[in-house]
Amino acid sequence: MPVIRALTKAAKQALLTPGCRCRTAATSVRTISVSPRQVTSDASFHSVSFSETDHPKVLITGGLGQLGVGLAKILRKRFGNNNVILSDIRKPPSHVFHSGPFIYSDILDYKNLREIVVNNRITWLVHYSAVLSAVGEANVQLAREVNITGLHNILDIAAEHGLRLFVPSTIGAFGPTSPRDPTPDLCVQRPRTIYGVSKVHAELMGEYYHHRYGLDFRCLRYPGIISADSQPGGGTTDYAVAIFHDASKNGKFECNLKPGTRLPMMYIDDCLRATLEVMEAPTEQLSMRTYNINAMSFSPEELAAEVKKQIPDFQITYNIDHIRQAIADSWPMNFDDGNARNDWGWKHDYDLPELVTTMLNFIGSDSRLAHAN
Ligand SMILES: NC(=O)c1ccc[n+]([C@@H]2O[C@H](COP(=O)([O-])OP(=O)(O)OC[C@H]3O[C@@H](n4cnc5c(N)ncnc54)[C@H](O)[C@@H]3O)[C@@H](O)[C@H]2O)c1
Ligand SMILES: C[C@@H](O)[C@H](N)C(=O)O
Repeated sequence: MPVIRALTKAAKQALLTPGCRCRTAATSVRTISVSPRQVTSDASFHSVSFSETDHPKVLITGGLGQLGVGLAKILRKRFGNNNVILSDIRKPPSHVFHSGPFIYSDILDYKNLREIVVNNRITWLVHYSAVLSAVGEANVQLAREVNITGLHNILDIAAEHGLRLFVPSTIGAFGPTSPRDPTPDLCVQRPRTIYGVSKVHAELMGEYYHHRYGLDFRCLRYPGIISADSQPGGGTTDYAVAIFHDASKNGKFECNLKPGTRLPMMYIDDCLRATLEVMEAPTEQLSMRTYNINAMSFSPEELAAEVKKQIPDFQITYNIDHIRQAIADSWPMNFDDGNARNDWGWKHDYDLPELVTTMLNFIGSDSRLAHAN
């Protein structure tokens, strides 16, 4: 009886939801006739029957990168340790393995992914697996496979099982013909990296699945993310993490971008909180499915000046990496995140001075601890 009530409620809701008018006909995403990948008009029933009071059961893909472990930590605090599963194709370090559920998952293996979702009754999927901008330019084939083919698997699984799906996009989804100062949510997007192209593809496919199949797709365009306890995975904004380690250890840093290269940036705590907030936001608050979020914008010389306030002898030199420089020159300098602020109340906590103090304190205390042990 409760199932029938849920289905009736869901059917009514589907008919009333303006973006989902097309749900009246069963539609198959892939062409195989009786395929587990078939997404039917009732694809959203699972998420409708998922009560708001229940904790979601979350799977994070690519969870051993710069962002995944931190996200797992805050989600586990909120939803319980066993309700958040980290996954990756790499072997987890022992502290991660012992901090909560971890599972091997290659996003290119559709069957394995489906098994994990089914066996663990996953309701939210946070899709972090990716090949980032600089590494992507060095290995286009790999970036295409992971960022595009992998995404297709994720979208189909999420639609088939009625999951709420988060896929991060990036400032890299814009290009030289986009307005750069500031860059609004909706404007020309012609990125010149395979990373950027794959992220525009992800935004468009996610939104298409939302309108076509009712997939609860949510996407934030992150700026460059800065973290102390996790290393970035081959991006163009990585200098803004490395500078703190080198400044703290050696008092100097060789930067691979030009002194005046201004890019939008964010401290990791703000980024992870934004991710939780948009995932928890009631559907009615989301006037869009892909939002810019921002905290600050700075150039290497401005960052170095702020570091110098705390380490007066700090020296920065420049040895330009032309591939990274060309990428950075095509990206936004300032990010307009007014829609995120208006729709679901996005507000950052960390500006440049707080970022620098927090990073240097963290890295300083970490290296003091390492010396003491
Ligand atoms: N870190 C940033 O500054 C930033 C900014 C904007 C957007 N993002 C996005 O956020 C997400 C997470 O970023 P990150 O910095 O943690 O990335 P990262 O490069 O540090 O980690 C990516 C992870 O994906 C995993 N991976 C690669 N191929 C895989 C496969 N076939 N199956 C499963 N996992 C695979 C890797 O092992 C790695 O642990 C990415 O989608 C990225 O595009 C990050
Ligand atoms: C900006 C972001 O997507 C990533 N840090 C990169 O530089 O590739």
